[in-house]
Amino acid sequence: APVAPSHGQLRPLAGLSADRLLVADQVAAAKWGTDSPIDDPAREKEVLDAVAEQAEEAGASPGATVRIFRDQIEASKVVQRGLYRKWQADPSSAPTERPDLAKIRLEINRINGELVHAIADSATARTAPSCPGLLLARALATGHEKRLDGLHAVALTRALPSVCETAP
Ligand SMILES: C=C(O[C@@H]1C=C(C(=O)O)C=C[C@H]1O)C(=O)O
Repeated sequence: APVAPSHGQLRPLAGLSADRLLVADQVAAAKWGTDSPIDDPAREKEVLDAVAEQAEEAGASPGATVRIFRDQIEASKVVQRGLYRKWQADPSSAPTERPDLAKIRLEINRINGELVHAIADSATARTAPSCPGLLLARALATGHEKRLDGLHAVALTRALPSVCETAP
């Protein structure tokens, strides 16, 4: 039977997007005080190429998947820049340990793979006329469930604008 669009269908997508933003804290801590820039176009290309290929394998639209991931990447940088501002303003709040960026990227790769499947599995909700309302409800619920602070909640709104394929 056809699946009716519901905001529950967007739950994995929104939840994984939030998880990806929480990992951005570790990315920022890994780069803080090093020469590694917040913006890393080579790594972004690697991510976008990988998810386009994974989308094809999963029978999902590579175009839609890449659009969503461009926003996921921008949102990660919103978190990183926000944390840098906070750490610059109050150096005592800055991280004192530096995690290994290569290891964190493995965790991001894992989330990316799950996100590709969450995108593929949510096509009904994402193409429904009701998608914008469903997405707003889901984003708010995810913000509460994941206990996002203001910075991460704002970043979540930056991560999700390409989710709905409905004409605005
Ligand atoms: C998360 C990182 O920071 C930025 C965001 C990226 C992402 O969200 O995948 C990729 C490269 C960087 O521009 C990173 O460097 O790994």
